[in-house]
Formats: sequence, structure tokens, C-alpha cells
Amino acid sequence: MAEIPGPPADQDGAEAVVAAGGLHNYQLKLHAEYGPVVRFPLPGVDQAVSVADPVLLEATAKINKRPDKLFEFLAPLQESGNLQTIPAEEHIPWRRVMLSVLAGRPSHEAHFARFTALASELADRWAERAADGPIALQHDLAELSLRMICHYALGSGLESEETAGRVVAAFETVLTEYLERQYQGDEKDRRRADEALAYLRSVVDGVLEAHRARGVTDGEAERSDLVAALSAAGQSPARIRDTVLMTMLAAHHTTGVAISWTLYLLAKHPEAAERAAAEVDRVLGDRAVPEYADLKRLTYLDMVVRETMRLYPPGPYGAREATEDITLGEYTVPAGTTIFYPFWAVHLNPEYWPDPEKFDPERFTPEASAGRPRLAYIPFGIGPRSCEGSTLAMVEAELVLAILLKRFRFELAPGQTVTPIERFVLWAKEDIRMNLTPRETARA
Ligand code: HEM
Repeated sequence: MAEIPGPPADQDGAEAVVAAGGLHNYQLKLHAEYGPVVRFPLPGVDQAVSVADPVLLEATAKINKRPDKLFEFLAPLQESGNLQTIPAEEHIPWRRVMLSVLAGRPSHEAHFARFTALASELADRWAERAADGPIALQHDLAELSLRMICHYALGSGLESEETAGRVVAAFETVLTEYLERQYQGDEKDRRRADEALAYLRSVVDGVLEAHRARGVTDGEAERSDLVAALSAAGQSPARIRDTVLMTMLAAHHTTGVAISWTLYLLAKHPEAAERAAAEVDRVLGDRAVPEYADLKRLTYLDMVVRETMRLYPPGPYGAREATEDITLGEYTVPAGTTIFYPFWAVHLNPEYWPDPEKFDPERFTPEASAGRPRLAYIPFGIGPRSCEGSTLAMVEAELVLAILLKRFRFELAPGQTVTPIERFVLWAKEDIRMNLTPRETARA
């Protein structure tokens, strides 16, 4: 068996990442230089093996273990063990509950009207503010996504936009601090982070209190009632609290940035924007908002969202720990090795994505997709630890985009540089500011 290639083992991982201009660029450089399987010094875990080939990734797709050290920064948010890294025997029943709550299409449909109302409220606010100058998309869309998941899975807790905004800001404070603490050894503002975490816990307590006060609900609302489902499955109160917090975290900024990157790419590609808007007009007719059944007719919009998440995957990386020796082509990866998933670099692998940097939604027509390896496109991750919220996220994103594209034309505010930064999710550093013009086809 061949030795896995890579840079010198004593290279300083953190320095190499900075020199390359960030982890993603480092990944692209490593894979261009050494091939699809690379051993490299990953800050926090010593050596890791990165795999950028979708066919080789198949050999890792059943692993149900994440490396503890890489996800340590999330541990302070959890009281019952880090949900990112709990062992398979605890994870399997927990995942079953999460999927029953998050992936049920009847539940998506049952909540669609409320999602629509929340998105329309945001569009109304934007319409009022549009004349005053550019709108910061990412911030508002993260807040909207948070309100949607809270309505969907938690029943209540974040009815007001102000609370939602405070929660989004608190998560940002906590993640920035804990990530810096783990990867740079800095404790910039411990007190602020502790206060933000205490605030988040108080919001979770409020959600649980409201849930107790409401009692048992019926019908579709119950099927998506996360707290009731976890409790019925015998999960401990601490695990339930942790799951509520992690659900709020996992669902809001990911979906928020997926929508804002989509609007960004459409603004940069006016022909695609026109085509997407024309499709929305055709499917909605003179209605201002879609119905659930309309989503499957918005096929171009779906391709646009998928292409956006290829170029700007909201979760750009993942990782597993090999639980046994694994064969990756000509290499053997010993048990215990950290396997790094460079989702973003996989999405730019030129072997499967010709002219990979080009925005081209046509890559996702059924014809173009046929024959492409299943793991060439993995914005929601891989296997038993993949995202439980993937189908819900697509419903939310496409609904919100349909409403927004029906109502507004989006133009990037001049003079801004949009810089993607990797801070757990792939975020635009200074947000994305757009000028909005009402479209004539939209009803007031
Ligand atoms: C566009 C939106 C979203 C994207 C791109 C996204 C992406 C991801 C990715 C890449 C992972 C890691 C997967 C892996 O390690 O293989 C993940 C995990 C997860 N996501 Fe999402 N996500 C999104 C929205 C959501 C939503 C709406 C929820 C709802 C609660 C959610 C809940 C979760 C959970 C609970 C996990 C942990 C999975 C586990 O450890 O079993 N995500 N997501």
C-alpha cells in the first residue's frame, strides 16, 4: 500500500492555512498538488486525511463517529455530552427522533402557511425600508430561518423579531469566542460569551416552559413537536435541552446563508435572475405567495439553490474518525485517523464539475446529473451523521426565495466587497447588502 502524500509532517498547520488565505484555499492547493487523498496537519488534531474524490469518499460513508477534538468548541453549549460527537449507540436513537420530526413532508406542508406568513412579514418590512438604502440580507434571513425552525419544531419561544435577533447575535458571539479559543488559544471576551450563552439557555428554558404550559397538542403540530418526540423516546431532560439549543443553532444560519448566497449569485447573474423570476411568475400567476405543491414546479429555482450551495456550501467542512482501517484507492487509512471532509473542495473537483468556479444551474438538470457520482454534491454531508434538516431546509429556502423573487428585484449595493469567511458556516464577512426594487408583477 502506498504512503498517503502530503506536506512535511512537521509543517505548522495553522500557519499553512493562513499563508494559503484560509482553510478552503489550503484544501484546494493541497488537492491540486497531492491528489484526491492528502495527509495534512490540521490545527487541533495533528494529522488528518482529506478526501476530495466522491468515489473514494464512498468507503467512509458509513462511519458514525466524529473526532472529539475538532468539535470541542461546541462542548460548552451542551450539558449532556456534545451532540456532534456522542457515540453511535446514543446517536442512532436520537437521529431517529430528529428525522421523524424534521423530515416529515406532511409536517412541512402543515407548517407551510405559517412559514409563508413569516417570510411575507419580512418582505413587508423590506418593502418599507427599501427606499432608505440597502438591506443587509444575511442578518435578516438568519433571523427569519430561526423564527421558522422555532415555529416548526419548538412551537413557540421566539415570536418576536427582537428576540430572534438577540438569539442570532448571541450564537454569533458564542461561536466566535469558542472557535477562537479552540483554534487560536485566544480568550478575547470570555464574559461576553458566557453572558450570551446564559441568555441562550434562558431562551431554551422559556421554550420548554411554554411547552409544558401548552400541554399535548394534536395532529401535524404534534408530529413536528421536537420536545414531545424526544421525551416520548425516553431522552433525558438535559439531552432535550441540548437538542433544542443545537436545533436552533443548526437550522438558522445555515438556511439563512443559503438564501442570501442564492440572492447574491442571482444578482451577479441577471439572466439567471430573470429566468428564476419568470418561473416564479408563471407558477404563481397573480398569487403573491406559493403553496406547498408549487415548490416542485419551481424546477429552475431548485437548480439555482443547488448550484449556489455547490459554490457556497453553508457547511463547508465535515469530519469523521475512522473506526477501522479503511481502503481509499491505493491507500490505507488506519483506524483512529481523522478523516477530513472538504465538502467545498469536493464541489469544485474539476473531474466532476467542469469549469468548477462558473455559476451554472444547468449542471443540475436530470440529464446533466445522470451518471455523476452520488457524493460529488454533498452540501448536507454524508451518511449517518448527515444533516437531518436537509429536506426542511430546501422547503424553507425555496419558499422564501419564491416570495422574495416575486416581490423584488435585487441589485448589489455598489462599493462593497463580499468576502466569504468560514466561521462554522460559510458567512459573508460584512453581510451582503442589496438595493431592492419592487417588481411590477408583484401584488401590493
Ligand atoms: C441549507 C441549510 C442547511 C445546510 C447546508 C446544512 C448542512 C449541514 C451539514 C454539512 C451538516 C454536517 C453533516 C456531516 O457531518 O456529514 C449538518 C448537520 C446537522 N444539521 Fe444541517 N444544514 C442545514 C439546515 C439545517 C436545518 C434547517 C436543520 C434543522 C434542525 C439542521 C439540523 C442539523 C443537525 C441536527 C445536524 C447534526 C447531524 C448529526 O450529527 O446527526 N440543519 N447540516
